[in-house]
Amino acid sequence: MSAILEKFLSTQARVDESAIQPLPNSQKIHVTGSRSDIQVPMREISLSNTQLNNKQEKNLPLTIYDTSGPYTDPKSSIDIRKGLTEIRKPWIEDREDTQRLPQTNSQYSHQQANDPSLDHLRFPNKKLPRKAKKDCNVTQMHYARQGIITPEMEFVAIRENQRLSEYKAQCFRQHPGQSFGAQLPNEITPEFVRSEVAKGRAIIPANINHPEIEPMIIGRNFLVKINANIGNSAITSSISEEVDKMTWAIRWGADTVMDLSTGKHIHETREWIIRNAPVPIGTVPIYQALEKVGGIAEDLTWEIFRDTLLEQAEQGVDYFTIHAGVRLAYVPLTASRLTGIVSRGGSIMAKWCLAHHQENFLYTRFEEICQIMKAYDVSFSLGDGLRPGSIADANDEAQFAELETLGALTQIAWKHNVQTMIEGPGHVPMHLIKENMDKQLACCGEAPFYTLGPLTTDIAPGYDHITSGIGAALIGWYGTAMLCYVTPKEHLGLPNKRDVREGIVTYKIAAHAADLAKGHPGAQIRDNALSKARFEFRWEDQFNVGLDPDRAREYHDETLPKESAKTAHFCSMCGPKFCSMKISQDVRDYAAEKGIETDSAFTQGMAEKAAEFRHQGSKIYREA
Ligand SMILES: C[C@H]1O[C@@H](n2cnc3c(N)ncnc32)[C@H](O)[C@@H]1O
Ligand SMILES: Cc1ncc(COP(=O)(O)O)c(N)n1
Ligand code: MET
Ligand code: SF4
Ligand SMILES: [Zn+2]
Repeated sequence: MSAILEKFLSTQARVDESAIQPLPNSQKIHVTGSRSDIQVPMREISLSNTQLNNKQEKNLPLTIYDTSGPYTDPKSSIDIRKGLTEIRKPWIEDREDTQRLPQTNSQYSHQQANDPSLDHLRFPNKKLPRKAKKDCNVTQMHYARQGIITPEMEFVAIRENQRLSEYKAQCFRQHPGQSFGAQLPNEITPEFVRSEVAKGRAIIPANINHPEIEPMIIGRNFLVKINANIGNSAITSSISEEVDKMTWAIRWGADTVMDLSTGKHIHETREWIIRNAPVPIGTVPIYQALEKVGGIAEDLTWEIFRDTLLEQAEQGVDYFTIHAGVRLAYVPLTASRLTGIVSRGGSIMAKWCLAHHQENFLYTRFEEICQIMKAYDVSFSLGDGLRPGSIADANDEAQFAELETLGALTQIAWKHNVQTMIEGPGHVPMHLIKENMDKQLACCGEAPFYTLGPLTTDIAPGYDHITSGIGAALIGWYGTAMLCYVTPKEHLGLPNKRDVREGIVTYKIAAHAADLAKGHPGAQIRDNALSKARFEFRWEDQFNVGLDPDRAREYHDETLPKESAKTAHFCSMCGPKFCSMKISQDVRDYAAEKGIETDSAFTQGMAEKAAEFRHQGSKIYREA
């Protein structure tokens, strides 16, 4: 393990080649906002023509949401050692409510910066942190409540629309959805974004020290988002592996990434990740605080924790998981559980509370934490420290007691205009999932819900991306704003790059299935485009419109690798004579030849059959 760690050298850090490969038939486009520096990235997939008997019909390119940042833009040159362009810098500076600090406020950051033994690991292009000017509140919620539409808000409005108005001209089919009370306007305006942020129904995680991000929004009335967890552990992984996981995660579609490192060089690893991340980064600061006290929960203090908050806020972490709902009185409620407290943060705080027989300091110091959050615009992700870790423990008293407390804390955070979302379970059987969403909406004033899965059964270690993808799709449909992925390695080990991809694609499926079921305007455009390509045997288009073009192509080519198979009217599943889509097309051709519309051909056929049936005495079974 340490052999791998030693291999990392700042001077030799390189971008992962696999993260900068162009996506097939895709082009990075930017939609410009009201000012020229609002450049909202999207991916445009071009499609081939439909071959009709003697002419060709054009298929318009497809615009899709793009989380991959400049990595997939051939026009940008990536230098991991420099970090990404600070696109938000002018927006932050124009507000004139922040200042550069002469040095960091965190003692720990100061120590790390002056430790020569870390020179070879350190991110080379480090800048001084920014902080709110005295008595200023720099949160997006604060601006929103003052009626200000920030460039960040306008950016997310354009981003959420995905150029839908341009597709409206074409008629596309979409089923009406069942949104369970979510309000999904046909067009997202910057004013709608502002009002949702003002009401606390959505958050735009955007630390003033993370000017590199392309802003995104998390809320029930927007597209469902997904988060990917990465980070090292004491057992395995290095700085470069974690940076590679981040760039890999956004390539496949992670909307935010959490760095959950608990191993060596947490501070340095995070710096490399943030400086190169175009998506918001979340952390659980108590993990690093625990590292600082040698892993002994009882030795945690408010002072060490506070310094860790400053350290991470000044590095640019966009949201903090804070397990402030694990109150001393709730710990005994977990005694009869099958799997106790499975949340890392939750178990650490429970141990501290019991050892000192004192109320959780994250709870008692909550307003002091808010003061720090609003000076950098770090959003809260109020931790579900008492989430169920097994089907047996789902929806129990401990879990819902904590949820009530998270609701009360949300009100305090909102009093300080600190953006807040709520973390949710966990392990929950399907029929108990809806109660989680309903209770969260009721307790937490419609603050966005952010759930881990939930895993709908415990019996499939090795496949928990699937056990949880099922729960994620359901809870996303009911109104969860962001789905935290679970990889196939859950309960078994630290995920590697392969697991990250598997987890993300699984969660992209869950999130999109939820968008479709909610009736999100335009959600069906991509499904329609893929199905049309499939029906017309435009194999390349079928691969490219999908969430994982590489795998689709690989699977197809496993049996029919020849170029000629890319126009064949069958695949190896049914073969040429049994391909139903081919036969169905023959039916249409036949009808066209006979000069009858397909619909009426069917109707006519049905009428003839029906008459015959009646003639035979309307018996279902005819005597032999
Ligand atoms: C809360 C969730 O976070 C995941 N988790 C915890 N640490 C890491 C890490 N270093 N990398 C990826 N996932 C992690 C756990 O699998 C749990 O499901
Ligand atoms: C949705 C969700 N819930 C919880 C955590 C934190 O992990 P833990 O609670 O185990 O410290 C997380 N990262 N995401
Ligand atoms: N699988 C556990 C859960 O369901 C987490 C284990 S790692 C902290 O929350
Ligand atoms: S995932 Fe592994 S280390 Fe984490 S709680 Fe479960 S058994 Fe413990
Ligand atoms: Zn679990």
